[in-house]
Amino acid sequence: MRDALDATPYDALLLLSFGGPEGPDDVVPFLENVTRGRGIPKERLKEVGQHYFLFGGVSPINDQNRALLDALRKDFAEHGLDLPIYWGNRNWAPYLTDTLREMVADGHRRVLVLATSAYASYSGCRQYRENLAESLAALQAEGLEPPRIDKLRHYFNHPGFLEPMIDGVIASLAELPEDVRDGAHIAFSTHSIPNASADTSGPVEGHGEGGAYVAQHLEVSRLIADAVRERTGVDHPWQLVYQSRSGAPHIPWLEPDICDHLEERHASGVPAVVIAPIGFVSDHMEVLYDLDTEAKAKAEELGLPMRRSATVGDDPRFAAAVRDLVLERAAVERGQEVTPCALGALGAGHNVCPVGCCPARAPKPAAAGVDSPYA
Ligand SMILES: CC1=C(CCC(=O)O)c2cc3nc(cc4[nH]c(cc5[nH]c(cc1n2)c(C)c5CCC(=O)O)c(CCC(=O)O)c4C)C(CCC(=O)O)=C3C
Ligand SMILES: [Fe+2]
Repeated sequence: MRDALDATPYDALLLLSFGGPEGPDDVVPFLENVTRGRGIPKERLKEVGQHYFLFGGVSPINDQNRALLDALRKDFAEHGLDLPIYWGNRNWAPYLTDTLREMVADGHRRVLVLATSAYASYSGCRQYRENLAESLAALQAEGLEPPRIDKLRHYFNHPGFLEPMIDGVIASLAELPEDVRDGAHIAFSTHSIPNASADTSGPVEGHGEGGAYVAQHLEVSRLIADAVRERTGVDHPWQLVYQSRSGAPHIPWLEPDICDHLEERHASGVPAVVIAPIGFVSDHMEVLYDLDTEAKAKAEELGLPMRRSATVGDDPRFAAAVRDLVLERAAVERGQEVTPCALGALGAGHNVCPVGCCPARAPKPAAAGVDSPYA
């Protein structure tokens, strides 16, 4: 029998994700959740929802999280980590507050959170911490004792997050026609966000052009491109590019957009492109629509051979990385010396978001940080 792995003081893991609609009737209510407080008229939401209606109103994200849950539970059981795993979303069922209420009823007092976003940004980090604080306040208002919540560090440079994407890029290169393969360009793609949000992403000392958000994505791009060169012997040119921008057109968001980038690369004579969606944990709507539909159509219009590489999804190496991150954080909480697992030059990020990390436009309480109103 394997030695039992020790996650003390934690008694449960919570997978926290964005959530997505699971049928046509869900789309507008889901979008109302996502854009709450931004006063977007229902007609505009129906327009934004067109991407979802193209896929029958179903986002793949919830099923991808169900598959990730299965992979995590399988890995934990096979390695003797007896830690129950729950799942809650920001914008659709199972909602975070309902899941936390269930965790309290099951007697859990110390909860560790895995967000399905590997990087520092307001949308991918602090907004999840604000969701946690809102839910804890709701439980308190019901007379329940909220559990103590910590959040796992940004895992963009964990080998278990990188290895599946390195294999994915190599597999996509191999799918390209042989005569254009070695000259192929790699476009590392992530979610565009407002420049102002990027510049203030991560801890204050890293604020400045692009902030931690751009620095972390450049590091991931470099680590993948270097590994592809070492394993294939071919040095592919690459660039970090952005997708899925929204909001008012006059507000500057990170560029270049992936479709503009394909045009520009084609005009400069690049023979083929692999698009690597490093900004996302799974192939959800912003991959299926923005890349596999829009960017694919642009590449076909240009006559540019293009393949899109896989996200990590429920890869066993990512599940093993989560186990490693949980045990690492638990050991830190027990006061033990740990050597965090992280590749590249940036090193392992903070365990507790410092004051001023990924600040919101309008400050709101946020859990799992130095400035958390909860213990
Ligand atoms: C950084 C980032 C991530 C990655 C981190 C993470 O994974 O959390 C992410 C993920 C996602 N974004 C998603 C969908 C949407 N994002 C929107 C709007 C926005 N996202 C933003 C940023 C991000 N978003 C921003 C700055 C906005 C505009 C302002 C705002 O509203 O804060 C809108 C509203 C319509 C619109 O404005 O386009 C929708 C529908 C889905 C679900 C996909 C599915 O259903 O499969 C997922 C996983
Ligand atoms: Fe943060």
